[in-house]
Amino acid sequence: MSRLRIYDENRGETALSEYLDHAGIARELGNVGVRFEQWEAAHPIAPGAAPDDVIAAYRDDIDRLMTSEGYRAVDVISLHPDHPDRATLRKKFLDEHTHSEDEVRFFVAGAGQFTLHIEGKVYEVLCEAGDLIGVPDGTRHWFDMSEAPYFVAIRLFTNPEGWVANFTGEDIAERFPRMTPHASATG
Ligand SMILES: CSCCC(=O)/C(O)=C/O
Ligand SMILES: [Fe+2]
Ligand code: NI
Repeated sequence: MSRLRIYDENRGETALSEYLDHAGIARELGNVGVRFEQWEAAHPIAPGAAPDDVIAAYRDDIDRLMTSEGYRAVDVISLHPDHPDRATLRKKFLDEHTHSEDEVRFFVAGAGQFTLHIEGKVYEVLCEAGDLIGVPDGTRHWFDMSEAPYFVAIRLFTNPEGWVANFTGEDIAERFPRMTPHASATG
């Protein structure tokens, strides 16, 4: 189930509010300029599946986004809890950073947690299969896949070079909850 928790930026121990319905999540995120949509994750894909297979399965959705919204590159992160580099891959996204382009991610399996730092608040967004999130360029954020990653996300970029992050050097991410493993990753 997708979930949004909103915190004061100085109080990572207690959420101010929580939303479990897609309409509520989309409304609250929309109020701060973040895109959150439900797409159909119509093609069964197992976390750990080869990126080329994911791209082939979701070719129509990818083409639609690239053509109508001008993205120029696509890649896939597809991880299973047994991945040998899971700790290194997790660490890559755990600290607060920004990008000079919108961060658009379509989750087609499993789950991952984005945390966004906007105007004195912290928005913790648990994204599940079917969720498309669009974080505007320049937004401070971090991402956690838990110690047992179990997800497939399609990433779209306007920069043909793909993923480039600018780390803020702040330690705020350490004061907010990390992701707990998805039920399917441990079961
Ligand atoms: C869910 S895709 C992997 C994370 C990523 O690309 C990013 O920039 C996180 O902030
Ligand atoms: Fe990011
Ligand atoms: Ni769920």
